[in-house]
Amino acid sequence: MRLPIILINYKVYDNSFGNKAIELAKKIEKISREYSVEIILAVPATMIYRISQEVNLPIYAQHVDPVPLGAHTGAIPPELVKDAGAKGTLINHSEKRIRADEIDDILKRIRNLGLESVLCVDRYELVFPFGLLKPNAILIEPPELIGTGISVSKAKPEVITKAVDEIKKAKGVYLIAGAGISTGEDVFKAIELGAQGIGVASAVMKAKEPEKVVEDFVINALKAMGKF
Ligand SMILES: O=C(CO)COP(=O)(O)O
Repeated sequence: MRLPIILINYKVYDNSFGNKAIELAKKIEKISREYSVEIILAVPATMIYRISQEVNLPIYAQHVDPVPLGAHTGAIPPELVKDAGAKGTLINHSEKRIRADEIDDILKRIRNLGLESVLCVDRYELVFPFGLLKPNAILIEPPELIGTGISVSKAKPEVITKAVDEIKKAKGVYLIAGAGISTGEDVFKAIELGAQGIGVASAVMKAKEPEKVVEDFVINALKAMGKF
């Protein structure tokens, strides 16, 4: 992973699949090249193969099922997303929680497959204990702000600063902040508060011109890190 971490969660909007999803990925790839910034796309499982064939960006799954290979109809365990072309996966997103006791095992399995992991948490108290499980990064998102357009940076800056204090104790795990990030200023502030990147969905996926939003976010992330 390279800093700043910009993670765009496609979720399942009407442009998250099919050709629209690929067009969007290509526009984002252009920005990634232009600014030399890595942009992670967490895409629906059904799109991992197609998008990873079309663009040179780290493609993540949005979730993997913590079940072993075998008789589990409909399941998508990590081996399958790797085979489809994923470089990593989100785990435990607030819209797709897994049980706390399953997290350690699934993270080990993801790591053994050579995949990256971004583990989501909803509060700063979980950052240190989950950080000890050594995901590549923790994404902190207060669920009540997700999709609201009211950013964690502005509405709950203390969530970021406390999470930043906690992640330092875990050593070697990046901290990303998300929920409601809507403007370049939100991105700048999140990084200024100590996050090493941002996670975003609706501000990009629901925008008329998503590439403009992504470019603005990238510029502000670079500025906040003194790289622009
Ligand atoms: O859940 C999120 C990213 O994983 C954040 O969603 P929004 O950017 O829509 O608030």
